[in-house]
Amino acid sequence: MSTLADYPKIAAGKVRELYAVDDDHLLLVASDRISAYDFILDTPIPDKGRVLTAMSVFWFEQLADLLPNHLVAYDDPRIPAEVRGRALIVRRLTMEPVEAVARGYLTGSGFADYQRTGAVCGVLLPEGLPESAKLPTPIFTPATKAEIGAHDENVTFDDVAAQIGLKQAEEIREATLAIYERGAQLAAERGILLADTKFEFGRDATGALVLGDEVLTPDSSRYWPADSYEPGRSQPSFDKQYVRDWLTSPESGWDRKSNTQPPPLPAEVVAATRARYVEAYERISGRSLADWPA
Ligand SMILES: Nc1ncnc(-c2cnn(Cc3cccc(F)c3)c2)c1Cl
Repeated sequence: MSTLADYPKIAAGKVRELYAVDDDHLLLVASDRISAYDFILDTPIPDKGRVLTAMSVFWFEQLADLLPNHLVAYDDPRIPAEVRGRALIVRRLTMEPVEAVARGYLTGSGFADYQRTGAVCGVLLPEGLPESAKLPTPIFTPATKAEIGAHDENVTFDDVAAQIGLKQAEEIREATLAIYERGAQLAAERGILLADTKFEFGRDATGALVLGDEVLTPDSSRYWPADSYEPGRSQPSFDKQYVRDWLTSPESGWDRKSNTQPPPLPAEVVAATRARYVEAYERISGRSLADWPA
């Protein structure tokens, strides 16, 4: 059995790492770390990495009729025991330099851009839309990958076409919107609104477009509980709201405007947050987390 030390680390995100397994395969590891207000919190959420990995695998399976993906294995001797259940063997792709974002609702940087310009990534929207409004139709709102710690920069479709080619950009827009529609439909049937999501695509040796990275997870998407949806205000996050509420409550002693590291989370906030991740996975997939490798 391999150990993580056998594999060179080739990339690290806030809550994930990427290792080289061999010339053609990578190990994509999801940690139990959680970020809030642009900080990586000191307190991990047990099973968060496992839930998000199981969720990506569920979606790769659901979306396989739409386009190929990079998943090779999720229960494999090449996966070290210490990360089993929260790591995937994926095939090495040539990644497209685009954060492929689909938005079905107006929130976050999309709402901010809309308030300033009436458009998001060059896509003109009807006037007078409130925060969290459901858009008439989902829109493709790409971004360029930012340096570590900075936010991605929203760009237009034409910017993407200029960077990677018109045909390639169209292919990514079509795939992004098709996957979002499928994901949003399935999630909505299970009481969860997928407000927006971010994909990363790559190309294999034949030039085929392949869905990479993580897919439709609560870290790459905004998951909102459908039963509390109300346009005109920001929506509670399905998975992160307990953390946000505690951190911004007097009990935490933390001042969000202080730009200081948030304090450790109390056990009950950790437990409630873990339960929300498990609930999101089990409701969406119809599967039990207990059946997922640990
Ligand atoms: N199949 C692939 N082939 C080649 N490259 C990638 C790739 C590169 N970067 N990323 C984003 C990322 C994912 C996790 C942890 C990080 F640190 C960074 C993904 C993939 Cl998924």
